[in-house]
Amino acid sequence: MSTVCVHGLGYIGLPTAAMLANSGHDVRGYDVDDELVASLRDGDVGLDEPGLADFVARALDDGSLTIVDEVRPAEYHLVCVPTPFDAAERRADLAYVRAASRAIRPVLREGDTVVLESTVPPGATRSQMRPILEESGLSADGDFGLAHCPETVLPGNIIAELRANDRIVGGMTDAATASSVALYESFVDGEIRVTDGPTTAEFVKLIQNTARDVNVGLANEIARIAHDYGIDSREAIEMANGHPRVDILRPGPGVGGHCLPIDPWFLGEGSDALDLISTARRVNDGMVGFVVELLRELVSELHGKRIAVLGAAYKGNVDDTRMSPGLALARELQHGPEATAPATDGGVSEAKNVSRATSVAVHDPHVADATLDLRDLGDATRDADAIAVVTDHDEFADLDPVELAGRMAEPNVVDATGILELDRWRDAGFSVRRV
Ligand SMILES: NC(=O)c1ccc[n+]([C@@H]2O[C@H](COP(=O)([O-])OP(=O)(O)OC[C@H]3O[C@@H](n4cnc5c(N)ncnc54)[C@H](O)[C@@H]3O)[C@@H](O)[C@H]2O)c1
Ligand SMILES: CC(=O)N[C@@H]1[C@@H](OP(=O)(O)OP(=O)(O)OC[C@H]2O[C@@H](n3ccc(=O)[nH]c3=O)[C@H](O)[C@@H]2O)O[C@H](CO)[C@@H](O)[C@@H]1O
Repeated sequence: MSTVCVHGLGYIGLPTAAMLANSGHDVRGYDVDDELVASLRDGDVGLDEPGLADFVARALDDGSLTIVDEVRPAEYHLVCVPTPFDAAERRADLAYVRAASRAIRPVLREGDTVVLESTVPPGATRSQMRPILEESGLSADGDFGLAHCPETVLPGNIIAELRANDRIVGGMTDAATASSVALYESFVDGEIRVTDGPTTAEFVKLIQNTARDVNVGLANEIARIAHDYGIDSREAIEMANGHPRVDILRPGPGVGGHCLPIDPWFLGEGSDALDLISTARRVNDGMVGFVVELLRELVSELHGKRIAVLGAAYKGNVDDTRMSPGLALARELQHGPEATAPATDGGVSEAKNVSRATSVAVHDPHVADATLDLRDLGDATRDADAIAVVTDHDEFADLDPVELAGRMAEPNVVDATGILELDRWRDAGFSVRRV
């Protein structure tokens, strides 16, 4: 059993803290967000992640997880703070990582281990954390351990993947690697793989997400080519995937979330060799424009029309709206293509006072964010000229097209996710398009 201080209690830090606590460790969870701290103390987890609320409640109830107001000394410090993309500078914003390092510095003791879990450009653990931590007078060459162990869990399946996924651990020294491995061994069923240092571990994480982004980009480009031939891309992809060495992913409205759209750019911070990777980024960001094209095919002129966008979360059955294709679509419909690039969140409510060519209402049953001006389903679809389904939430598969047709001005639907049974929608009188 070890003492562990987890820095940052968001999508990654909170489940990790609860996992460590439920695995026998004495865990302190620290976050700079006072509101979050207060709601966690009230037992409100606030995240729409299956099983998380009970998992956290168990750890808080038995006292193995304590939410603390200040960073406490601990044998392990796990840093799970945000690492957003600074779109203006086109670089990772590592200010949160540096702030967490400054907070650890005064409590750091000989023999402690600091592990960065946040996703960072190659070299960041060494260049950003080390110098700040060493201002303590201790050295990362032996006095304390410093390592990178990237998080790889899939939102929607975080608790299972925390246990099941392989982990990559890269320490500044063999001792740092060994002490980090000892901590992860206490709850990880997957393999723990050791690299020659933190930079390789950082690189491995980034190429995992880049590979997925590029592969989604291929599926998206295939969808656009198929459309030009009048072919249903999803049927074609399913056929193609019958081959033993072909595994094309699903096309969609673009790639969202806090990871896939930004990690390829982190990979390019220290290299000029990105080519296919940046093209795939452009293809994926361009899918919102393709959804607009499909809407235009249905309603001919978007000017003066009312569009219901179903889905503000970046993917199905989660509540995270970071880099969401649905919000990008709403912005593009209201403000034109320049509003979507680069994909930064801002919501649709900011557009309220702008005179709009197209009226847009966004609905999402998983998202409760007062800044986004979200509507309930009835409100969003009333008198609408078209629906665009851009998130594959389970609820959307069960939509009743007959009821919707009765409420809308015109029964038109674009399914950008492949979640709708289109025959049911056609039978209800809808004109349909699908990505
Ligand atoms: N969300 C994912 O699916 C996922 C998966 C793998 C890796 N990651 C990476 O993990 C990191 C965290 O992502 P997230 O989704 O959990 O972010 P998040 O925004 O949900 O949570 C981060 C938390 O850190 C807190 N914080 C900010 N500065 C702090 C500081 N100095 N000290 C303590 N707390 C601080 C914030 O208040 C917030 O609650 C990022 O680098 C991300 O790329 C995320
Ligand atoms: C390598 C990998 O698997 N990494 C995962 C990823 O998690 P994620 O939730 O961001 O990943 P996805 O589920 O792939 O979704 C991303 C976007 O791509 C769209 N998409 C997806 C598949 C498809 O066939 N067609 C699509 O269009 C989807 O709708 C959504 O917008 O990054 C996390 C943080 O680093 C990792 O921890 C986690 O392991």
